[in-house]
Parts: sequence; C-alpha cells; structure tokens
Amino acid sequence: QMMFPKEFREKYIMSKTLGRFLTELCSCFSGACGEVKLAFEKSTCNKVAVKIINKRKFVASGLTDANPALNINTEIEILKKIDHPCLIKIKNFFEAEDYYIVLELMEGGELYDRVSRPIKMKEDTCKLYFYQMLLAVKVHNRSVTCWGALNYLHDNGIIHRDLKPENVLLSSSEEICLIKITDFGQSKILGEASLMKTLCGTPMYLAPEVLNSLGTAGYSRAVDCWSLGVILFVCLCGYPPFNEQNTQLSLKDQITHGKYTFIAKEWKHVSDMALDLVKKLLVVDPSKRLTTEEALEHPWLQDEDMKTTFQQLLAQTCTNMSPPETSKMPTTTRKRLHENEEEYGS
Ligand SMILES: N=C(N)N/N=C1\CCCc2cc(NC(=O)c3cc4cccc([N+](=O)[O-])c4[nH]3)ccc21
Repeated sequence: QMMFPKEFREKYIMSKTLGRFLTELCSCFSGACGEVKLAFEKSTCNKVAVKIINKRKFVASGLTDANPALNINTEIEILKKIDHPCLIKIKNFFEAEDYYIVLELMEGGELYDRVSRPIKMKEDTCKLYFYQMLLAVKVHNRSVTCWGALNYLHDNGIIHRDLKPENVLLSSSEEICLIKITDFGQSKILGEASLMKTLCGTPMYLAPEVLNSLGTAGYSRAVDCWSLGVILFVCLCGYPPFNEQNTQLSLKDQITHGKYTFIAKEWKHVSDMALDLVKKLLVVDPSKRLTTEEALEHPWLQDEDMKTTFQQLLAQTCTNMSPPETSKMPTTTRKRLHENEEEYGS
C-alpha cells in the first residue's frame, strides 16, 4: 500500500486506480512511471485525479537524461504556469518518497482507449479533438512567449516532444467533449537567443554540429506537428501509420523515409481533405511540414459547426469553473537549467 504524505492525507481521500494501470507499469521502462488514482478533496468533496510518479523506479531504471528530479520540477513549473482549456491544469503538488500531482478529473480517460476500440471514431469527432490539440500546442507555444510570468524564457516556446494518444485526455465519456494534453515530462524549453548570440562572434572555436544545425534551427517545435499527424492518422483510420508489423521496412526506416502504411479500405469513408492534412503533417523535412498555425488554416478545419461546438463546450465549463487556487501551491525551490539552452541538430 502506497504511503501518502501526511499533508496529502489531510487534504485528500484516496480511491481507486483510474485508466490502464498495467500499461502504466509497463511504461515504467519509458521512464514515465506511475499511475493515476481517483481522490476526493476533503474541503470541497470534489473528485480529483492524482498522478503518482514513482521516484525510485524512475532512478532505478537508470532512465531519463540528467536528473529526473530536475525534469519533474521543470515540468511542475510548466504545469503551474500554462493556463489553456486544452492543457491539463494542476491543482496541487506534493513531493515525498514519490511525486503526487493533483489534477482536474478527466472522466473520459485517455484518447488511447478511444482509438483502440474496434469501432472507428466519426470523422467529425476526430476533427473536434484535433482542432483542440492544435489550439493547445499552438497557444502553448505562443502563450509561453506572450505570457508575462513566463517572459523570462526570452520569448521562447515550450515543445511537448511526447504527444501521443495516451497523453490526450478526454473530459467526459461523451463523444463530443473537450480534450486536454498532459505529460510534459519530455518537454523542452527552447531558446533562440543563445544560438543568435553564438553567431555574433567568430566561429573559430565553434563545433561543426552548431554550424550544421543552422539549417534546422528553430524547427524543433515541428516535432509536435509530426506527432499530431500520427495521432490524426490513427484517429481517422484506426491503425497506426508506422508499425513493427510491417515487414518490408524497419519502424525506423518507415518513419525516417515517411513511408506510412495506407490500407485503402480503412480510408474509404475518410474525406480527401482529412487525408490531405495528414499527408502535409507527415512530411519528413521539418521545414516543409505544416506548422500548427498552417494546419489551423487547412480546409478540413474550416468547419464553423465544429468550432461552435467547441465554444459551447467551453462555455459549459466556465459555468461550473472553480477559481484556481494556484497561489497557495508550494513553489518548487530547485534551480532550473538555463532556460535558453538550445539543442543542436535535434
Ligand atoms: N510522466 C510525467 N513526467 N508527467 N505526466 C503527467 C504529469 C501531469 C499530470 C499527468 C496526468 C496524466 N493522466 C491523467 O491525469 C489521467 C489519466 C486517466 C485515465 C482515466 C481516467 C482519468 N481521470 O478520470 O482523470 C485519467 N486522468 C498522465 C500523466 C501526467
């Protein structure tokens, strides 16, 4: 039985495990160890979700770059600062022998479970979900730059780098619902400033990878657009574009050459416009891949009914919204990595 910190037990009553516990355990090897439990907030009797991230398994598996604890604290800082209807909202955070992240309940669970069902999702539902994912990723990048509290990131964006159906949560078991993106464990805070500064001086001491990276610098956020393309592909046709079953090419070769598997009968009822958008996201060259802004301009998303539905769903949540109590949350003290650290040739 997991021991919860005293201060945690004072505020919450723990209940059952939510979602796919087994897969959570298996994902321990991907470093994202932990499970999600239902809890009741004593003060309000409201239901909340608690994401528990094991510390020791994290470290024991010798996974993750640098220091996992640093990641978590950066992640918590990111979670605390972003505020968008399509990004998960953190309600509280406790650090004991494990990490306990208290969040809003997303009763629809993970998109992963929807796309795993035998019956495919309707194209209009895919469109409503995908539109919200684009807004989250787009606003995510922009809100960080125009965010007062975040302007110390020198007008840098945050890239998620791990977008997948497991990290897209649904607000209700209704098909027509809001989605929220979660798990910023692999996020990267970008800095352009540092690269520009580096180029001011003579490159006499500059490493080749920095000069070689000039062609692709500034396209790191395009990785999220590729992942969104894969998610849209799976939502529309029910099977993944790149998979190990394919015998001709290895998974790596399928991806690096953009060779997705096209099973005509699974795409028969999908519109040409939807397929066109997928094709323009699954482009190997990041500089030619659609950005989130360009994707939002794509004909498939010029659908007023879908946008009205989204606005109506938003309006419903505002009626029963409790004011955020983020001010009372404990701040994480640990020093953060240099925000404007730029990754090269990524
Ligand atoms: N790994 C990392 N470094 N950060 N990850 C994170 C940190 C941010 C919070 C977070 C939340 C989740 N997931 C949920 O909340 C969730 C799953 C789920 C399934 C069924 C029902 C409900 N529900 O009824 O609520 C569910 N809520 C998964 C990963 C992470």
